Amino acid sequence: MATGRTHRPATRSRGIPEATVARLPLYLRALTALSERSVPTVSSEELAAAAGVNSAKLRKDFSYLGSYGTRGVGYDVEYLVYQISRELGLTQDWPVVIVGIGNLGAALANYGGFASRGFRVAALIDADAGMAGKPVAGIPVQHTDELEKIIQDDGVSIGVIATPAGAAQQVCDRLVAAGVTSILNFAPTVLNVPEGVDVRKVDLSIELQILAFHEQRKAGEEAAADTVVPPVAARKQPHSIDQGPDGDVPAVMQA
Ligand SMILES: NC(=O)c1ccc[n+]([C@@H]2O[C@H](COP(=O)([O-])OP(=O)(O)OC[C@H]3O[C@@H](n4cnc5c(N)ncnc54)[C@H](O)[C@@H]3O)[C@@H](O)[C@H]2O)c1
Repeated sequence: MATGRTHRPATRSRGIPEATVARLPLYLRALTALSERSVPTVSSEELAAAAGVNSAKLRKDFSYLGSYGTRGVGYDVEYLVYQISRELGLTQDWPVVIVGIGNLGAALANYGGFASRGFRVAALIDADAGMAGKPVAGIPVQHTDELEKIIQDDGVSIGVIATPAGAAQQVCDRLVAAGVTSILNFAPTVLNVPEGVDVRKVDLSIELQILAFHEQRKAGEEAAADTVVPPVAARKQPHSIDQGPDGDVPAVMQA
């Protein structure tokens, strides 16, 4: 769901392609579910199906980790959980700050999935002075005046932006100037960051727009199947939003 905009090459320095890195959390999620059910081993086919990935791709991905499984037995679930967690840097604690504690920021603060994956919410920050000191998910909200101090004191390198779009760039600039080098941006705007800063963007409305695109296409195909097919020469192109009138990809597909 997240779309990444990073200043890194397609292959990370240790030789793991960016596309493989993006699939590691999917394997980890599937493996964690197996581990919780005390399943000791898993075949590449089973794990690929659980992660929603092609099994040949999975084997190739795991070869970058030096993990090849055992023929006839499969992969050791616990060991793979450890290996992928280590590769993703999840075996250490990552303090995270959330900026903008409105509906979304508060929901994120309350989400238990961060802590269980090694992301500790170090601080909740908001520009509304009236919110300062009020607890959200048991953590008192702090005013944006404190932003730089919090980041430096806690050694925070990951910031989550959940402010209105108009405030996001300014918040981003302050986070980066204070030492944050990775940003998860929920605000519907493109952030400009210097070299070395990674930005991941989450936008549920873009995901819905892509689903709407496919729904429209399915409806178009069904309608076309219901009509009598005219001779080839007389056939009109079915309605498609693959391309605009000038052959441009529509904005929704560029996102
Ligand atoms: N990515 C997604 O899928 C998704 C989903 C929902 C909302 N959003 C976006 O998330 C953002 C927040 O949405 P919301 O519904 O929680 O809004 P909201 O109005 O409830 O909350 C925004 C909060 O940001 C604070 N804020 C404003 N300017 C600030 C600044 N400069 N520094 C720090 N805090 C500041 C406000 O005081 C407020 O508490 C919006 O940009 C919205 O479009 C994204």
